[in-house]
This record gives sequence, structure tokens and C-alpha cells, in this order.
Amino acid sequence: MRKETLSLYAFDFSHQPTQLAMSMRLSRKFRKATGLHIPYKRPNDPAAETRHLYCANLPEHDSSQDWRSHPLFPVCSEFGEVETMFLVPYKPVAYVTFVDEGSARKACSFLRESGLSGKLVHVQYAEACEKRPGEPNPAIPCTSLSKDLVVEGLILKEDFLSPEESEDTLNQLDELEWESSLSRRVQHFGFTFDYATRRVNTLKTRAFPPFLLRIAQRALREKLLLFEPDQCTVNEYQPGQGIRSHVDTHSAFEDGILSVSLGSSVVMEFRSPDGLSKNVQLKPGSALSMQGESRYKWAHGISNRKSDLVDGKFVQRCRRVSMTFRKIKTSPCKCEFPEQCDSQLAPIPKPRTVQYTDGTELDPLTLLHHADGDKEPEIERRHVHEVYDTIASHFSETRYKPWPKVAAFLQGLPFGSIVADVGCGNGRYLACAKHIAVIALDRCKGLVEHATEKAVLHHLSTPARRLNAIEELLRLVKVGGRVLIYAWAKEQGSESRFHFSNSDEMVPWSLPTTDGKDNVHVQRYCHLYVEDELPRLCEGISYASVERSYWDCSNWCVELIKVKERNE
Ligand SMILES: O=C(O)CCC(=O)C(=O)O
Ligand SMILES: [Fe+2]
Repeated sequence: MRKETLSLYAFDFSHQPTQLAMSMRLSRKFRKATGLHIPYKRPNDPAAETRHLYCANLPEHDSSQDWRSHPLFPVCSEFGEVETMFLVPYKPVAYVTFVDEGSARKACSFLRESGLSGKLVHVQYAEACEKRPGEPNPAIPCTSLSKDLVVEGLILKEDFLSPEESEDTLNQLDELEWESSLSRRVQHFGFTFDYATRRVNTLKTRAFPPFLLRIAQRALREKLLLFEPDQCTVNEYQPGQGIRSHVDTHSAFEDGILSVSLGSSVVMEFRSPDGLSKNVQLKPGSALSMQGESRYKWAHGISNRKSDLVDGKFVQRCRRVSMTFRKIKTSPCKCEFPEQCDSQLAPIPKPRTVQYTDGTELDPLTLLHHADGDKEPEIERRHVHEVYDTIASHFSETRYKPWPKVAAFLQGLPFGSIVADVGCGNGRYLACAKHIAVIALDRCKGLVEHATEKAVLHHLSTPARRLNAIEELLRLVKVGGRVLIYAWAKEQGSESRFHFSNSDEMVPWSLPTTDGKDNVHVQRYCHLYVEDELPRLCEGISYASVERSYWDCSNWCVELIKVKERNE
């Protein structure tokens, strides 16, 4: 019974379900077993001839070997330039990408007729397909050796702790209390680092225990740390858990950040703003020191997956515990990388007045006081709706990553839930959770079980309109349904480019022009929420209760539950 009801609403949001990989079973099973995605798929049109060939029934190979040493390479090269080959691990299968379709066609006919080394080869055309987020990219080199690190300022000391010391340290950490407010368990020593704001909380302190002090002293002697650390964060990662790509806040910490690994090995990914990627395997007992360019310019992160690809082989992850040692910074950062530096970010100009097309010129915030009754306030019409119409496509290009806590909210909803995403923008949350149906609000009156609202409430210019919007969201959900609301915070995190002094501000948006001339700046009206403002606004709503209220990604957020019908 339950199943039947669910199947009505459980939409599959994976785009193009027909586009499975070349050998569908191979690809699915392979991905399940290894976590690695084959970067090719069967062409949409079965008759299409592409520049990629799928070749099966090949002689056995070692997928970590250089593809140029595979016997298929010289044969294919006879017909044109081979751009790359992908040797599928554990399978006698390879994909060959030529620079042009003509060469692929010739090689395809030859291989179909003559095979390889006297053996029949099964050949089909394939299409290249994007790697999915979180899957290892076999094209990014991964090293576990210090000598191969090519990121300036990155130092890897493989046997920093002996296996006995590593085990002993892990046991000592496990005897202490873990905090579990994040998705990962953490411990803080010295000052506390707040992962939400990515800033240090200088009030909370907990002394370094002697075993951590000893490790810190050794790192200092070995120049893996440049300053005596006064902050250490211990992170626990279960298989499948990671940390999103980030540059440790420049203004929060001095140069020289040290990560010591315990338990399992993991691959840490480094990305430079110039588009370069490098992967580093961190083995248990190793110490990775980020100094200079690697600390200030490169972002580092760990993908949420269960195994990593190292030298073409899969390494399963187990529980990993890392100790990150840092020295907090008390003055603005003056590094050589201003584009990555929160202390040196240039603010977008904020003119006092705006010249409107009808010739009038005024300070837009003066419009705020002319809001009258039910009519759409002038400030929202000119500085929210008209502005978003102008910037829509550029805005959408810059908003593509789902925020983890919003995604977690969606993922935590019961199977088959129906969700209204109010203010869904370019729909970046549509594919976050496949077990729920995310539908347009106005088409599903009365059907919606839960609602999320992001980036709408902070554009409403009066308290009455804000309350109305929240009540409207609650009207849409059933009793027991949840409403998640995000609204911009006056207290911005360190990664934010904005600094707000007032609760109502004009926030510029810089729009690139198509003719390459100077960017145009448009002004968006925003009401910035202070701590507790959202829950206080909701307090007067008798038919809903505030389940949670928190700060995330420079927004204040509330999660409400509708406890009864409005008029009950
Ligand atoms: O777990 C690690 O090795 C790194 C942690 C990290 O990058 C951080 O806490 O900023
Ligand atoms: Fe970090």
C-alpha cells in the first residue's frame, strides 16, 4: 500500500536515464565496487560515430600502466593522433579517444576486421561523459611521495609518527570527549575553530594535552610548523566522509598549517585558482605541512567517498583521524595572494545614490520608508525584481553548488516526501535527494509536505511582509511538515565578501558586460537578519514550532514544524 502511494511521487531526477555507460552492467557494478566512474558512456544515438572507441576482449593489462605502453596504442596511432586512453581496472576493456572522428572511424574498421595480436576485439563508439561530483578523476595525478609534490610550499613527511606512536595517539584521543555537532566528530585544543564561520573562537580554550604538545614541538623542530601552534583541531572521518575544498581563512591563521594523519590513508585534493589539480595520498603517521603558496593560494579538501584511486589502484578508506595544528593570527593577512585573501578583498563600490532611467537620482534606501500597506513596495520592485531580471543568468552561473546543510535537510526527509523549493533559482537542489519529489510551489497547492526557502526572505522590506511569507510557507505544508528558511545574516562569515553595518543595505552586484567594457553595478535591496531575529519573527505563529535555529554559510536559518492547522 505504502509502496503504491510512494511510486506516484517518487520522481527520478537523474537526467537522461537512458545514457548509461557503454557496458551498462560493467559501469554500474564497477562504480559500486570501486567508487570510480568510467568517463565514457554509450552514445545517445546508437548509429552515431564519435571520436571515442570502446574496445573489449583485449589482452590483460594493469590499469596503472602508462596507456601509451598498451598494445592498442601503437595500432590506433596508425590511424591518427590518440588524445588519451582509459584502461578500465580489472577488465580487458579500454577506451580510446582520438583527436578527430575520422581517425576513430578508420581505427574502428581496422580493429573490427583484424582484431589485436590475432585476437578478436569488440569495438563500439562511445561518448565522453563528465565525472560525477565526488568520484575520483583518474586523470588527476596522485602521489604519496614527498619528492613528487609539485605544489609550492607543500611538504609531506611520510613517517612523522611511528606505527606505535600513531596507535598510542589515537588511543589517547579516543579517551577524550568527541564533539558531534558537525557531520564529522571533532575535538578542539587551544582555541576552538568554528567550522561554520571558519573563524577562531578566542574565548573557548582547552589546554593541549602533553602528547599533543610533544607532537607540536617535534613538528616545530622539523620546520613543519613555522610558529608554536595554539590551536589544534582533531577531525574524525568515517569512510565516505570528507571535508569540502577550502583555503584555511587567511586572517584566522598564520602561515604553516600541519595535518597529521592517523588510522586510515586518504587522498587530499589540492586545487589552484588557475585550474590545476593535484592529489596527495596521506598515509597513517604522515605529516603534511602547508606553507606559502600551498597554504594561501591552493584549496585543499577530501572527497566524500569510500575509496581513493592511487597509482591506478583502489585504496579502501577506514576510519581516519587527523590533527590539524595552527597558530591563530591577530592582525590582518598581508600575503601575496590578494584574490584568496579575506583581509585584502576589494569591496564592490557602493554608491550612495542611484540614477534611475526616468532621470531621478536618489538614495534607494529612502524608498524603504514609503512602503504602504499591501502594495508591493517600490524598493522591492526596483531593487529586487527588476535587478534579478537583469542579473538572472549571471547570478545563476555563480550559484551551482548545493549547500551541505540544505542538501542534508532534503536527504533526511522521509522517502516519497513532496517538497516545495520556494525561490529555487536555477534548481540546484532538485537532484540532491532522489527519494523525494521537489516540485513547483504554485502547482501543488495542498499537496506539499515540506518546504525550503532560501534567499527570498531577505529581500522583503517590512516585518509584516516577512511574517506573511513565513505564514504562506506554513500554509503550503501539511501538519507535521517541515519548513526550512535561510535568510542572509548581518554577521557574515570570513569567507564572505560582504561586511554589513546595518540591517537594511543595498548590496551591489557586479555584472560583466558582453562588450568586455567595465562591469555594471546594480544595487539589490537586502534586509540582513541578526541572531534570533528569525525565531523571534516565528514566535507569534501559534501553529508552528521552531525546531532548530542556526547560522550556516552566512545565513541565519530556522527549521519550523507545522504542529496544527492555522485555525484549529
Ligand atoms: O583532515 C585534514 O587532514 C585536514 C583538515 C582541514 O583541512 C582543516 O581542518 O582545515
Ligand atoms: Fe584546512
